[in-house]
Amino acid sequence: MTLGADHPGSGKHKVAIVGSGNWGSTIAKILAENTEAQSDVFQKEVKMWVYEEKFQLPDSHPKYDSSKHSKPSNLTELINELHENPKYLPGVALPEHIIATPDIKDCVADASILVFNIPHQFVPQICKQIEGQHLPYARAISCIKGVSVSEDGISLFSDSIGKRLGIYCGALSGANIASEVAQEKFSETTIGFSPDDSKLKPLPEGLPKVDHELIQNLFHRPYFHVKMIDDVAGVSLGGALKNIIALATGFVDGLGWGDNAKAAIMRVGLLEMRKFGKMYFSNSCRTATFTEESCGIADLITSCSGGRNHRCAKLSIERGKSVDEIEQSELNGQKLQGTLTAKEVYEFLKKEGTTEEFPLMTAVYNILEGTVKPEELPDIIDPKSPKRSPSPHKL
Ligand SMILES: NC(=O)C1=CN([C@@H]2O[C@H](COP(=O)(O)OP(=O)(O)OC[C@H]3O[C@@H](n4cnc5c(N)ncnc54)[C@H](O)[C@@H]3O)[C@@H](O)[C@H]2O)C=CC1
Ligand SMILES: O=C(CO)COP(=O)(O)O
Repeated sequence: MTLGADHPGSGKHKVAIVGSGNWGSTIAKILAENTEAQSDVFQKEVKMWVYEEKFQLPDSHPKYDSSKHSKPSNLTELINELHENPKYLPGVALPEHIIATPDIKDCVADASILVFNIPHQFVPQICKQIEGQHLPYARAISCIKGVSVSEDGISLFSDSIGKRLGIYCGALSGANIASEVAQEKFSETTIGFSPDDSKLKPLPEGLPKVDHELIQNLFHRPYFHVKMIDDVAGVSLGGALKNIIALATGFVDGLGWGDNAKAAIMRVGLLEMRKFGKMYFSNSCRTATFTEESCGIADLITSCSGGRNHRCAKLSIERGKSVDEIEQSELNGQKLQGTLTAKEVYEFLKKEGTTEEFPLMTAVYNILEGTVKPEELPDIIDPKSPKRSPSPHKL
């Protein structure tokens, strides 16, 4: 295949990002910094698809201009004018060559590298809109933390995006609280990427091979260190399942039970994550990915301390409200992934008849449903513990 009009700027990869939330905007910043720094391999401009909505810029914003901003504006227009996402990543300067667009076709049409970064519940509808609009030889990376559960069973978004669009899709996941990465505080991430080029549409002549080195160069920053591995399933699963465990630690923190209790939940959570990978993705997933990589243990630790799932679960206990209510009132449009993932994983386990093998993940679903109390967690994760009455010697 030779380069044609379908790939403007022949010989250089064009990168597009689908999504512009808290993490989407942060990854767009990273990509744009790297496309600018490596102009021999990448076209500088990065298109970013934005789910269009109206946003009222607060009059306290340093660039507020009453002649333009007295009424709510399209978020896309604000991003392109301010070079900032004032709703989902306020206060962080974005490179000017990030071009926000509400038109998904325009975003993906000439991109040879597609980066997916949206809450997982929106993936099917977005893929439907992208189908047939993208370059057939495009390669993709999913930064989405979630799993796809359907009648057919459970699958990873890297797989479902790849199958749906007929392209290869790897996965990026790690201990990456977006606000910290956006402020260029050091973190590590893991990218699972193992395409079999012989089965993919060939890249046009002259376009550099999309391999570990190229993908690492696209994402690695001095403050964002990338480790490349082949285990796409392990990377994807770690990011999805840790959100359920983060809810559990939020419940425990909400009860004021302290760090030992939280460590116990995290320990059991890590074991259940590893077991899940072993039972359901044994062909594709390395269990060591959970215990050795940023996308496993490290993401579990950070999410159980500073993540949104943890924070909302903690507040739900403290305020006596549901996690969904807290998400609505506290996150300003950002989306939790743990609540839906807990439900999806529970439904999958129920169908498999294995809920008892995953007592913690099952308990999180039941707590969200209101059928189990968070105070029951110690006995749920240790069902064989002798039942004794509480100590009478309390001060
Ligand atoms: N925020 C973080 O610290 C991190 C998030 N992630 C993952 O990144 C993925 C994306 O999350 P964020 O960028 O944080 O998003 P977010 O939670 O900050 O924002 C929600 C996004 O969903 C969009 N949206 C709302 N309704 C929509 C609809 N009907 N269709 C399509 N989009 C719609 C909003 O425009 C917004 O961009 C998630 O899977 C999350 O788990 C991964 C690492 C860190
Ligand atoms: O995935 C995350 C950090 O790595 C963020 O998790 P939350 O979605 O719970 O904020």
